[in-house]
Amino acid sequence: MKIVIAIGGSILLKEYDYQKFQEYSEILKSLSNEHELFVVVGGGKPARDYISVIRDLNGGEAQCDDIGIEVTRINAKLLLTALGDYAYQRVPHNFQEALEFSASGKIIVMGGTEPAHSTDAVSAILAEYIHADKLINLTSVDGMYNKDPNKYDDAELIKEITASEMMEFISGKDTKAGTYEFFDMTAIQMIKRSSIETVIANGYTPENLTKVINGEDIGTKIINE
Ligand SMILES: Nc1ncnc2c1ncn2[C@@H]1O[C@H](COP(=O)(O)OP(=O)(O)O)[C@@H](O)[C@H]1O
Ligand SMILES: O=c1ccn([C@@H]2O[C@H](COP(=O)(O)OP(=O)(O)O)[C@@H](O)[C@H]2O)c(=O)[nH]1
Repeated sequence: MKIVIAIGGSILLKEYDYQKFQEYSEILKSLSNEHELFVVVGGGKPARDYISVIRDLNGGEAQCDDIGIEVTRINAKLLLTALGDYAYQRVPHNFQEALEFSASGKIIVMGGTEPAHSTDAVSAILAEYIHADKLINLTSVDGMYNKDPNKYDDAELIKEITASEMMEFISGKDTKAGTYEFFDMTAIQMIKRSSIETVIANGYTPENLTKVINGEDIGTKIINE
C-alpha cells in the first residue's frame, strides 16, 4: 500500500529528546519492507515558541507560518537522521519534489509547504497528489472527540464521522499560525473531494501505526458520505 502518515509535533516533541524519533524510525523501517511510506511531521512546541517570538516582533501571520514551516522541516531532518539509509535524505519542500524523491524507493519525510495551513493539510494534499491508499493522522489523543478531551472529562470518542460533519464541527475554529488545533479545514476539504481513506489515532504509542495499517478498530475513521 501507498500510505501517507502525519505525525503530530505534539507527539514527537512532547519531551525534547530523541526517543519518539527513534521509536518511529524502527516501526517505519519495518513497515517500509511492505509499504510505500510518505511521512509528514508537525512542528510541536518548538514551532509555537518560535511563532510567538516572531509575533512579538510584529511579524505578520504569514511570516509566523513561515517560521512554523522551518521548524517542521528541522523535525523532518531529525526523523531522517533516525531513519538513515531507509529514507531519502532530503526534505521535499513541495509535492512535486515528494513525488520525484519517491522514485528512490525510500521513505519520504517532509514538513510544511506554504503558509496558511497545518501539516495535517500537507498530509491530505500529499495523499491526493500521490494517490495514496490510506492517510493516517497520528496525534496526541485517541482520535476525534465530540469536544476537546483535554478540557472536558465527559468528552466522547467519535468512531466514525463523514468529512462534511467534520467540516461543520471545525468551522469557526482559529486559523492563526501555530493554532491549527486538531485538524484544519484544508485537510478536510482534500479528504472530502478525493474520498481519501483516513484514520486519526493516538500516535503517542507508535505501535498504533501498525494496528491501523492492519485494520484494527482504533481511533476515528473519516468515512465517505
Ligand atoms: N474535538 C476534539 N477531538 C480531539 N482533540 C481535540 C478536539 N478539540 C481540540 N482538541 C485538541 O487537539 C489537540 C491535538 O491537536 P495538536 O496539538 O495540533 O496535535 P498535533 O500535534 O497532532 O497536530 C489535542 O491535544 C486536543 O487537546
Ligand atoms: O504547510 C504548512 C505547515 C505548517 N505551517 C505552520 O507551522 C505550524 C506548525 O505546524 P503544525 O501546526 O502542523 O504542527 P503540529 O500541530 O503537528 O505541532 C502551523 O501552525 C503553521 O503556522 C504552515 O504555515 N504551513
